[in-house]
Parts: sequence; C-alpha cells; structure tokens
Amino acid sequence: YTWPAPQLDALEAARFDLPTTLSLGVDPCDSFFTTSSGRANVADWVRTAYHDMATYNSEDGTGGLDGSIRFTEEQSRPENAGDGFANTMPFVTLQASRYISIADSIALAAITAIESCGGPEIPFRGNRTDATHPNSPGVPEPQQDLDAHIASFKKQGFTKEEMIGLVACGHSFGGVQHAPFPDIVPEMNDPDNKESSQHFDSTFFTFDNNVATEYISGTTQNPLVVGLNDTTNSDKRIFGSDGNVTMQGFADSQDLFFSTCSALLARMLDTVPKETTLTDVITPLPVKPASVELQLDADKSTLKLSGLLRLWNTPADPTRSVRLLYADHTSANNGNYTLFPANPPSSTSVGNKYTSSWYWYNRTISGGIGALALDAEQGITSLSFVVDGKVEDQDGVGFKVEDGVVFSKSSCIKRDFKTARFDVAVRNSASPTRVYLEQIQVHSPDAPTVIEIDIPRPSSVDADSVYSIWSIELPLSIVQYHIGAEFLGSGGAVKYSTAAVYTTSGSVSGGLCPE
Ligand code: HEM
Repeated sequence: YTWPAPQLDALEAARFDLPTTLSLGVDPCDSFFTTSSGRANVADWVRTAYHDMATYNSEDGTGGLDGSIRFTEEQSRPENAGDGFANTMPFVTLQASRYISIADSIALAAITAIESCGGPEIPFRGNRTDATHPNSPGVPEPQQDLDAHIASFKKQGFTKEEMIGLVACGHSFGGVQHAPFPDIVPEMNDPDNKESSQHFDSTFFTFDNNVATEYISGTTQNPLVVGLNDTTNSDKRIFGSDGNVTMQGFADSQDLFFSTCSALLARMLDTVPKETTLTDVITPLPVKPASVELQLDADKSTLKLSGLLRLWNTPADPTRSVRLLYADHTSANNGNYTLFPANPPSSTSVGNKYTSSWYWYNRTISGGIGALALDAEQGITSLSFVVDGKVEDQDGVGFKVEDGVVFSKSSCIKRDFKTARFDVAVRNSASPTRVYLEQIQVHSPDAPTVIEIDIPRPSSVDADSVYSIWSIELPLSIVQYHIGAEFLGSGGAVKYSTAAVYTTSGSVSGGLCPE
C-alpha cells in the first residue's frame, strides 16, 4: 500500500514494529501473570482466538472472529470454561486502538504468540468489526462425540481433515487445567506447575510438532488423548479419525506441520461475519516513515519537522548513509539532510527473528531527539529518502506530509492557570471544512472511539502569513488530543489527524498567554 494510510499504518506497526505491546507479553515465551504456574500467555491467546471464531455459522455467515469473546456473558458459558479469555483481554485491549478492533487485536495476539514462539508465519489481514453483543454458542467440548465435532467444525467451515489439523496446531501450546476441568486433570501439587495444567505435549510454550510426534510414538501425556475418562478424550477421537494419516504426516515433517498450521490458522483468523471485508494481507513496508510531526513556530516563519524512518529487516550499520529529501509547495529535492541513527538504533522481534533500523529526522545529534527547521512559506508536501544511494520514494509518489493543519507553538497557558489556549495553524491554501481536536475514549470492554471537539473558525484569515490560527480554550489537563481536520476531496469529506498527541498542560507550556 501507499503510505500514509492511517488504518493500514497502524495494523502494519502492530504487526511489524517490534517490540509491540503484544510481543512484550510473550517475551519470554513462558510469560504468565505468575511464575511456575504451568501456564503461558501464548496458549491463552491462541485458545481465545479459536473460541471467538468457533461461534461462526457458515450457513448464514454469522458469528466468527468478531471480539464477542470479550463479553463476560460469553466467557461464563460452559463451553468457555477457564480464565484464559479474561487473562487475554488486558493485552488485547492495550493493542486495540481507533484503527485496530478488539477482533483484529485478538488475531494479532494469536499470530504474535505463534510467530514469536517457534511457529510459522501466518498471513494477517485487518479490518475485523467488533460484535456489539455476544454470539450464539458453538464451541466444541471434550465430552462430545466425534460426529458432533465433525458437525461443529463443518459449521465453522472446516472439513474433518482440517479439523484434525486445526486441533493439532492449537494443542501445540498449553494444556488442560485442573480448576476448570477437575474431571479430566487431577490436582498435581507440583510447585513448578501451580495451576495443575497437564500439557498437550512436552513443549507447552513452544509451537512445534511434538504434539504429533509424541502422539504417534505413544509417549504423549495429552490429557485429551490418555485421560482416564475416555468420554473426554476428544483429541484421541479426532486425531485417530482418519487412521492417523494426518498426525503421522505432522510427526514425520515439521515443515508440513508448519505449512498446514499457517494456512489453517490464517483461515481460522479470517473467519469473520459476512458483513466484514478484510484488508489485503498486511506486509511490512521496507522503508517507512513513523511519528511524522510538524509544528509551526510562534512567529509563523519556521515549520519544525520531526519523525522517524524504519528500515525493515535491516540491522544497524554505522557505515550506512541515509538522507532525507523533501518536496515543498514549489520545488522538489530540498533538504538532502543526513539522518542519524535513533536511540536505540535498532529493534528486534522475540527470538531476534527480525531486526529493523531506526533513524531520527535530525541534522546534528546522533541518537538525539530533534527536528528539522523548514521555511514555513515554502512548506512541505512529501518526503523521500536515499539509503546508500538508492532512492526510496514509493515509486515516485513520495511519502505525503500534511502541512495544512499543524500544532502552533503560539499555544499558551492562560493567566488564571486553569485554562489553556490551544492554537492550530491552518495553511490559508488548505481550506479545511472543519478543524477539531480528537480525544480517544475507552469504554471497556470496547475498542477506543474518537470524540471530536470543533475549533471555531477565525473571523478572518491572516493575509500577512501563509498560516492563520484557529484557537480554542480548554481546561488545563493531561487529556491527550490529536489535531483533526476534514477536507473536501473529490469523493467526499476526507479526514486527517496528526500522528502526535498534545495536552494542554504539557504541549502548550511554551509560555503564558499575553495579557
Ligand atoms: C474439538 C475441538 C476442541 C476441544 C474439545 C478442545 C478442548 C480443550 C480443552 C478442554 C482445553 C483446556 C482449557 C483449559 O484448561 O483452560 C483446551 C485448551 C486449549 N485449546 Fe482446545 N479444544 C479444541 C480445539 C482447539 C482448537 C481448534 C484450537 C486452536 C486452533 C485450540 C487451542 C487450545 C489451546 C491453545 C489450549 C491451551 C490453553 C491453555 O493452556 O491455557 N483448541 N482445549
């Protein structure tokens, strides 16, 4: 895709800017709320994605991965026994945003767990919609017979062979705990397994084919295979339902296990209500600007540009040359500034699978936060980069930068010390239909929403400058605002919002307002 596209940028960052909120929760892979629990977040996250999806009804296209598992009503059903869903939600809601639904975040959590902890890559698409109420029940339970399980997976859109695969892939992580399933697993009284979780295989926080090799070799301790009560041995019935052909294949080849799991898990995550249209698979942008921000100085003569550049899957290299050029309203190829490595200069994923290098938009200080000073009248329309002599400009399009609506450093604190004047500089040639502040609100258990606070249009434009100031007085507080604007595009209203957030207490502390 072409940068910028706020939703795709957010999905790309949640998937590929490392570490992410989610990857921190599975680093190391046996991370859990308490130590020596015998449990792992990775297992809870994958089970949560399956149970959210398993309500899908392929006949009418209802249910599926839509975040309905966040409702306590759904979590309290017998088919959702255990606290794994409640445990998963805090991580998932932290990664959710105005652009990332709870359902997208559940899918990302499962992918992050599997990819970070030994497993294959799984294609990720975004734009799931969150259900507003619980779905109908539909998750299979261990005491059901094989026919019921085949019917259940058929309803979810999977054949019998695919069911074998999906259960084996899921049950590579975790196990069955005593507390929610006392009839399947006894209390273990093991100080290294305080929650008495009998694991599906000997590597319960690593995604691998041991679930199959141990099953085929007869050494498995999987409580849904060798449990004393055969009624609840659902994995035994499922794994054996094709004469062990699928499991034998998985045991013989980790590659086959990985490629099958990658495809089946992607389909599981992409099983969504029929009204939902998913994005294309999100792939990393090789060269990506991030946190790009412009501010106008109080005297309106200078725009300060700050931001970062990410080079995906590229280790830090002090000999690399990275330069920034920009186009303004009259000419291209301005600037040609050398960029310096950020601090830290690179970031890596769990297990060091990928490393990205980061650079600041800063002319002088290596590792420092700074900004480039640009002439306000000339402005800026797009960025491009030259990395070791290679031009990176999205095939000539450039990386578009919005200088029409920016934070103005003339913002100030009122002398009553209770309010602040929030100034937004609007380029006279930009002519937005509205300018407003955006405040993100979280209504648990939902994904954040945005409320807009309109800023009144000034009575006249400032003809002595290229920018006019739109002002609003707000209480002094730590509430964070993005600056938003609406422009009239050819296809209707187009919204823009700044990547950076501002507070009346922090960002405007440039000084006291004139009397
Ligand atoms: C007939 C189908 C299935 C049945 C009857 C079943 C049953 C169970 C049961 C009883 C547990 C123990 C839960 C606990 O103690 O908290 C469990 C755990 C788990 N299941 Fe399944 N499952 C099925 C299919 C799947 C599928 C398709 C996936 C994912 C693709 C999956 C992923 C998991 C994971 C990751 C755990 C470990 C949770 C933990 O350790 O906290 N299951 N399953």
